[in-house]
Amino acid sequence: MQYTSHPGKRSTQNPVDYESSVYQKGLSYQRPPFTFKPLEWESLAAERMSADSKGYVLGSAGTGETANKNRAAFARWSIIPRRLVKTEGLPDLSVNVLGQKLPCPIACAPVGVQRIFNPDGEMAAAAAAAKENVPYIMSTASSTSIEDVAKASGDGVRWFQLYWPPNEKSDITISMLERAQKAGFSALFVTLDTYILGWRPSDMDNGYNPFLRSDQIGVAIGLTDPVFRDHFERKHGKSVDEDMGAAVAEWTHTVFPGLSHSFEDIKFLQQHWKGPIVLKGIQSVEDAKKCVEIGVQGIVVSNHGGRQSDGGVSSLGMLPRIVDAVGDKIDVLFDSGIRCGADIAKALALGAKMCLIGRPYIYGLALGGEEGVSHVLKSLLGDLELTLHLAGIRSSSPEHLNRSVLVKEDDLF
Ligand SMILES: Cc1cc2nc3c(=O)[nH]c(=O)nc-3n(C[C@H](O)[C@H](O)[C@H](O)COP(=O)(O)O)c2cc1C
Ligand SMILES: O=C(O)C(=O)c1ccccc1
Repeated sequence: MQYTSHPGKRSTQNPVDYESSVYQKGLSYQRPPFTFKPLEWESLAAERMSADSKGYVLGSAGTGETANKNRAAFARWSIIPRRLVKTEGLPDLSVNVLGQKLPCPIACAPVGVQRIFNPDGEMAAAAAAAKENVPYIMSTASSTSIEDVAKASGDGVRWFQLYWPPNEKSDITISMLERAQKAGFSALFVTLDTYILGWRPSDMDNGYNPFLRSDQIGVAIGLTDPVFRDHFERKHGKSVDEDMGAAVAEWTHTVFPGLSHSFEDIKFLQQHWKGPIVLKGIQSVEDAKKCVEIGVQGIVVSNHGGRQSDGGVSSLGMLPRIVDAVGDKIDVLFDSGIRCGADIAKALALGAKMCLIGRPYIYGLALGGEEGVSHVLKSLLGDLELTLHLAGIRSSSPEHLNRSVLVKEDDLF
């Protein structure tokens, strides 16, 4: 499969398929739905949102130090371009990840409650991701059911992210996993850093929790889950539909129980999920090694975009150490702070197999629904493609894109 910004041939006769390239579309004055400037998406989207939604997506934990460090870390690495590298076409962006060859090295990170940004929410985002050949990771906190997101994603690659109920509610976990497998979600991402929401001053100032809105956004998976509905009825003596407020509170408590699981508990998921399991939220070398020991297929080096803990280390800062410790034994994926093509190039050069895009595609969703998400994904991939091409880097595989293309800016002075 080819990335759709450059569909069709990348032959040696016609190395740059200008006709269909994102780059050329930018130059040919066809108006994009909104700007190609990646650092302007946030402020443009913010203008369109309610104060609550804006605080929710832009906000971070505490003083924002972790989120700021995530961004600052990218500027500490620089790409050294090489010249007269005889190229035979645009760089090949395909990657091998989780046992699969995929056309490009990014995925849509799991993001909950997407209907607060656009009425079509996850349906629009999943459809755009499929169209752009980008895997879509569906959040447990989605505002649409598993089955409906699967429909919107069609034959696109889709993965399921779990917010994990406590062990005493394991039948609810099994039910979610079975539904996701049946609906064609082929890998399981287990988020480890959010068994309770972080200290988020913007949301607290707004008195805002997306789950506690009157329109029940973010609880669709629970409200449509037969096992959860049974549980509720047994416990409360009435149905979910008879007491929506109590059902929402019960589901929130089920998926954000406030207490963590253990490495030992992962076995349970391995017994009930057929396919790759990826643990999201790893920030230490020690934890990465334990992930290898327990036999999961991948990890996401992530600090949840700085939304969970303040004063944390930058996600990119930890990436090389984690890759050095486990990169040859497990797939290391990365997120937190990626905003442009060069950021993706740097994370891949430091050893990530794939990058998850968080806030940027949500800004696209807020600015233009499905078309807006497509625009953001295409822009990031077009930007990545040219960034590699102009640095003389032939592909996004480790053979060509590795630490030899980077230098630490601080070391130069
Ligand atoms: C509004 C919002 C909601 C999120 N919801 C989830 C979620 O439901 N599950 C999850 O694992 N991560 C969630 N995340 C974290 C992302 O998956 C990802 O780790 C993070 O956004 C990456 O950082 P970035 O936004 O700087 O790219 C959320 C992030 C945002 C901004
Ligand atoms: O806000 C988040 O980061 C997150 O993971 C989440 C939690 C609950 C509902 C929606 C998203």
